Amino acid sequence: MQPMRKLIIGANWKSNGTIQSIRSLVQTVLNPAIIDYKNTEVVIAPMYIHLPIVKDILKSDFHLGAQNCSLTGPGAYTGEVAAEHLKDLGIPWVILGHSERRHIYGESDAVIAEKVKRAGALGLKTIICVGENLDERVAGTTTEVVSRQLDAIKYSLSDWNNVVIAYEPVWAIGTGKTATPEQAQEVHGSIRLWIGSNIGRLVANSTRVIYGGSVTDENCKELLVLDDIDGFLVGGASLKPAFKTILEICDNHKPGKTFT
Ligand SMILES: O=C(CO)COP(=O)(O)O
Repeated sequence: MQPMRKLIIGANWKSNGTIQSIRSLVQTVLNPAIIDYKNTEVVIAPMYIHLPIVKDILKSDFHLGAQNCSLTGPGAYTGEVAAEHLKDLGIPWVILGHSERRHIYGESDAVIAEKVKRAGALGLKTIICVGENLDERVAGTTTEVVSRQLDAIKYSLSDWNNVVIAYEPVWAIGTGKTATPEQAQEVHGSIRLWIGSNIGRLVANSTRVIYGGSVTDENCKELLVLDDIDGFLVGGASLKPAFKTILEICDNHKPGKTFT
């Protein structure tokens, strides 16, 4: 049998929730989901301060991730959480380069590359986000923008086994506007091509490329059938009961993709 790319679904809770609401989400939405975790990997990313609370009550089939880490190691860096701290807390995943970090907090390609390097060096698994804004899409420069964002991390990564690329068009995040299947497949295909020519064919075949941007239980199915979509990074819908439906639809729909 051919090796497969295991489906992966991330929940990016962003800066949301109270202790009470996240407990309820875990107990009523996540833990009861009926999915085969051998086929589908699920990464839940709450705020830093909620990580230990979620860790205590989340079924161990799920994985936990942070939404960011510091550009620096531990030390005199007020307010920062370093990759070392995530590792110490037993958090295996971290989301890096999210468009909200890039655009609201001014993280440059170089800053993201350094974070990717630090997290990777400690063996953390990374979900690295790329994506164009509306002006770039309208100007027809989507592929160039995404390639530039990937070029920036090329020398930061030593182990691509620990990497998932999330394509999140900025204009689709939190807007209710999802990329069409054609738009998504085109960019996902170009990301796989980039990996193939810059890293290697085998790595391109095995690396999961997931989509994020207004994913719901209504639209996940039409995106998941696409050749180069290996799962989702879900924002708003991951805070709702609909997330259980998304997990179950995805798990039933496609247990994994065979390498080409
Ligand atoms: O930013 C996202 C996930 O990282 C997507 O957010 P929405 O699903 O709310 O559009």
